[in-house]
Amino acid sequence: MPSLLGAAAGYRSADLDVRPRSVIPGRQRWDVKLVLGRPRTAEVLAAVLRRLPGITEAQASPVTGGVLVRHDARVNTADVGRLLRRAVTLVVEGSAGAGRPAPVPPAAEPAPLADHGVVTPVLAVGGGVAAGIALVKGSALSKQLVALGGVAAATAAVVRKAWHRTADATRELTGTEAERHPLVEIAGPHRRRLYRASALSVACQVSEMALGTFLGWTALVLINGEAAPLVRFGLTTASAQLWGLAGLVAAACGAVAGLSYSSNLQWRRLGQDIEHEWRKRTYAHVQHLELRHLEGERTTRIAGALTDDVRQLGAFFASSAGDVLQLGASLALLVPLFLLLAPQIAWIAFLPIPVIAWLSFHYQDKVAADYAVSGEHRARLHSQLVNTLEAGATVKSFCTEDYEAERIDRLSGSVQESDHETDRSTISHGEVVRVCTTSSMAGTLLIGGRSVLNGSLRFEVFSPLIGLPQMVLLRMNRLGGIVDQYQRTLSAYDRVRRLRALPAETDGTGGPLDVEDVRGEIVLDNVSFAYPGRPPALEDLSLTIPAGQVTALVGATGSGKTTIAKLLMRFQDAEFGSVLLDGRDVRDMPRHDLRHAIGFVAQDPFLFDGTIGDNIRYGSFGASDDAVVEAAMMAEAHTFVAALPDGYDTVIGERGAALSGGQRQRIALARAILKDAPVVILDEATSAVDNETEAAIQRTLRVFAAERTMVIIAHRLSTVRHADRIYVMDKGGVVAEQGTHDELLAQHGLYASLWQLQAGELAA
Ligand SMILES: Nc1ncnc2c1ncn2[C@@H]1O[C@H](COP(=O)(O)OP(=O)(O)OP(=O)(O)O)[C@@H](O)[C@H]1O
Repeated sequence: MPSLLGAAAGYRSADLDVRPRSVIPGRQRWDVKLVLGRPRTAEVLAAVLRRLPGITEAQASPVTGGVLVRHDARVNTADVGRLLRRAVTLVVEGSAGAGRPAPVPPAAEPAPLADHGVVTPVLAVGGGVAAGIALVKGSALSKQLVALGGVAAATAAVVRKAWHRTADATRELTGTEAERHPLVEIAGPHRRRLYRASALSVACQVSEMALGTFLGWTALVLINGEAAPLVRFGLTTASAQLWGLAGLVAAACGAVAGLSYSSNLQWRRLGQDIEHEWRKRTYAHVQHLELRHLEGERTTRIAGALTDDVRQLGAFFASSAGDVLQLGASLALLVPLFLLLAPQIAWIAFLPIPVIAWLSFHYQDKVAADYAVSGEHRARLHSQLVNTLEAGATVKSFCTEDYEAERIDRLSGSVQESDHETDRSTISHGEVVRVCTTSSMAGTLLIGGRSVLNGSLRFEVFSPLIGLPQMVLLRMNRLGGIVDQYQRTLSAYDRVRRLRALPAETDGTGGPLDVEDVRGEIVLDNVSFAYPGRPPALEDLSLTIPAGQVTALVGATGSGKTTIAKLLMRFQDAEFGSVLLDGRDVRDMPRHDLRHAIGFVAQDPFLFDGTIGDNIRYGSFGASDDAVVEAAMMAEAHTFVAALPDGYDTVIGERGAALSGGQRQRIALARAILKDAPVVILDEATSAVDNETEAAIQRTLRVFAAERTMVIIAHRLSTVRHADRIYVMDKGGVVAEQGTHDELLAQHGLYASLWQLQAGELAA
């Protein structure tokens, strides 16, 4: 009953009220009473929303009570409202329960049969009957055995539930039907190394326990004068036994050291393999994402997933998985050993285990939302840091250094606060575990000691057993850290999976396109297109760009000129109508073939951190030095490159920071020329170069354009006056006028007035 639970946490049923404020494809704004005036709840709701499948971004404002949700195309617009209501209910329920929202929405459908089907009740009833008989009729020993059975069953139930819940949560979060647990998914193809590392860890644990037993026997020899088990091996005197034990201890120490070294090495290699594999595959996926998704995600968020998150996936295996296995192995060995040798103290020795498992399980619930929130804060901080550093000149020119420092201070403070919350939970969990393990040690000593005193347990049996459970329980002290790592890993896995769930570009079903055969005729046939949540950029647009000619697109800013280029290169797809290259719909072509056929210089060309030569050769890696120089000459870049001390080997820094805007454009132009594609699109490719240089570039480009289709997008009309055809675009993505320069001047329309304006400016 959400409302009752909500009331318990200070929420009223009116707080569950959500109303849509604005709904447009891909983005919705809602009024959510719950978050009004509650910053923490707003953060948590946003974090919970972000973890839901299909939601790409969520922001909640405690000041206005508004919630902004962005979602990808897989989610139906109407479903977003349902997801939001569900998230609000979860937050209310979670707050009433653990003080924070349950990080993971509980499955709406009944759990699978394996969980709550026939097996569990049968076991429970059977076990209950057997326990009842044993408790009523049994001896003191059978009572203790029942207690131990209870401890084991409770541990198994808690661990099983935690495991299944995590798997269900992942299924729900990623929207996949994967049956496997996230850890199994993460280990992926490295399972052989995982098995090897696991075998070594188990062997190491066995050696450690053997060492503990030998030390117990040594104490026995010193106190009792002999250790009975050694007599069976022919060591009858105390001195012989001590020598024998010295040898055994040395061998066990050697084995522990060797096995520990090899298992650690294997775990670390496994961690590195996992990190490398996930980074490689995720990055490959990101490279093939549709551009709209790539642009929709913050680059720093993607970079964070590819660095920190994939590192965390490997780190869990490198640092914690071995501990978990050793813990499991020691329990698997110790429980039967105790049952066999000292069943009367077994239950107290192992009593903390289900308690600790239960605590860890609840801790995991408690901190999951904290991790989501703190991850989000970190991502924002990182994004802001990168942005501000990149905007160095803008910040300085506006003297906003202090403003930026304050912004970072605020964001960093939020990170600090959310980490503080998580740390408090982590530390308190660790301490509770320590109290449990220490009390159990005291209990084992007390009850075991009493059994020895009253003669029901022989000292020589008890002596080696004293240290062994402590070995396990001390390891359990690390459980807090392990669960912490586990939770971080699940959070990281969630982010990486979400990135990998974004759809990759799909290829057309038609046959390949031979670049050699491309003539280059481009036709836009009644094309309409709008960016998500925006008014149409192109509306019912039809135009023809003839093969082998120079066509110019000019006109108002924001009139859709670049969008035409994006549709042709399939960075975006038209919603209505079609874009044809040589009569074939570009959506039918393999994207690589299509893009090989087009040389493109973007409005804001990107130069990589490297040498000028490398940047010109980018994409045409096999080009000779002579070809690079020739392309640079055509782009009027050779003269300034040759004048640099290192010429083509000059390193130009990130984004070509060590070059002027006009120089950067000429390098990008040379790159497109070197590609030698049958269609070339220049989007404001020479806007930053001076008129004289531009005129020189145009002269050489006329030779280059002789046998190819060239599309020039420009604001400076002098750039396009020699074009064979000029399309003048107007607001709303429509063609206002078309013709040659002279024809357009004769029309005395938009183009003519623009020309007069620019000619006047030049003359002025
Ligand atoms: N990635 C995007 N997301 C949302 N809207 C966009 C995006 N890119 C462009 N737009 C919008 O689409 C419209 C057309 O943009 P486009 O870049 O095609 O115009 P343009 O004619 O090339 O403009 P300019 O001459 O200023 O370069 C503009 O209103 C712009 O705001």
